[in-house]
Amino acid sequence: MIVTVTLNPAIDISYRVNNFKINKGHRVENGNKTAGGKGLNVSRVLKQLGEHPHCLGFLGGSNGKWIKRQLEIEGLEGSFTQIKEETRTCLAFIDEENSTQTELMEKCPTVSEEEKEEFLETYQQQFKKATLIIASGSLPSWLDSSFYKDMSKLAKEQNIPFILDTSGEPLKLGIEGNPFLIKPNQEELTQFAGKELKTMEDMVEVAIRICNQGVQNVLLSLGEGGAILVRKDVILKANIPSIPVVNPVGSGDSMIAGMAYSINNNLVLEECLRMACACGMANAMEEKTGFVQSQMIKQLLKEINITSID
Ligand SMILES: Nc1ncnc2c1ncn2[C@@H]1O[C@H](COP(=O)(O)OP(=O)(O)OP(=O)(O)O)[C@@H](O)[C@H]1O
Ligand SMILES: O=P(O)(O)OC[C@@]1(O)O[C@H](CO)[C@@H](O)[C@@H]1O
Repeated sequence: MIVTVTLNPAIDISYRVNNFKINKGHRVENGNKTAGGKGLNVSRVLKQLGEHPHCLGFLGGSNGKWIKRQLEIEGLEGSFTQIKEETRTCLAFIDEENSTQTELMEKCPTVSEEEKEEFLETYQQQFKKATLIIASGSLPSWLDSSFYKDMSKLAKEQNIPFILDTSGEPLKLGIEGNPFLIKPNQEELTQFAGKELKTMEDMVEVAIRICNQGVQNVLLSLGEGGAILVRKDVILKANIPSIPVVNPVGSGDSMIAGMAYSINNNLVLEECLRMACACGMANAMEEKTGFVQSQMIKQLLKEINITSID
């Protein structure tokens, strides 16, 4: 069973706003509302791929209730830790005409010491059944930046592969927990490196450094530029065709779902990368966040070219 962790879920509302302008009012169609936060997007796509993930995380207030109900409707199971504060809302404005995507992400609710302990207990209860653990997204305030590092170490002690998709300090420290895989995008890798990464060689060099620190796989996602998978023994590059993009929010999460699905089903590395890219792309072609269609994935798999880099 794949376990997903969303420490900071969100109600995601995306609006289509052509010619989005600062300091101007916009009349829009009703927003598209989903139970979001990175780990819940991953879970939704895993379900669409035929997996039955178990979702963990913190939920609170009426937003938390709405998310819980929505997950039930979608047939997703979970063991959430109830918190006193309200789960956040995140807004995305998709401007197709200018190909821009503007996001407003509310800050995290506070989590008390007892709520944190309760979560850690629930987390460790999953170890009996978990074949793979995925932790995605930002951390709620008051949780130590080393929280993912500690979670990764706990999973490693049980020989359960741990996938981490986060940024900033939690990523930096998370790497010290030796996760099985991390998935930075270019911006996150640059932030980690603390310097501009101009070429693919620059990015690969940083990814190799991370592997030497004890991370088994670095999956570097490059949006329309495809992706690079770096391991100690091999570097693979996924070259992808151009696609009609509708809403790319959640493409990174869909990519993680594709990768986790492939690992859980013992696909060879090249196919894991192909599937990861196909899922990211399929999501970008849909209106909904964290949504893929299997027919589209089948088609895209044929169009992705994987090459090895020396
Ligand atoms: N515009 C695009 N065209 C083609 N493929 C895309 C596009 N955007 C995303 N993808 C696919 O999805 C994958 C992940 O996208 P991206 O690198 O944007 O992740 P991300 O920055 O983590 O995304 P997000 O934070 O929105 O979930 C890419 O490697 C690619 O396969
Ligand atoms: O604040 P975080 O946790 O880093 O990211 C949250 C978020 O922007 O990421 C997802 C898209 O990847 C959205 O569902 C959500 O709103």
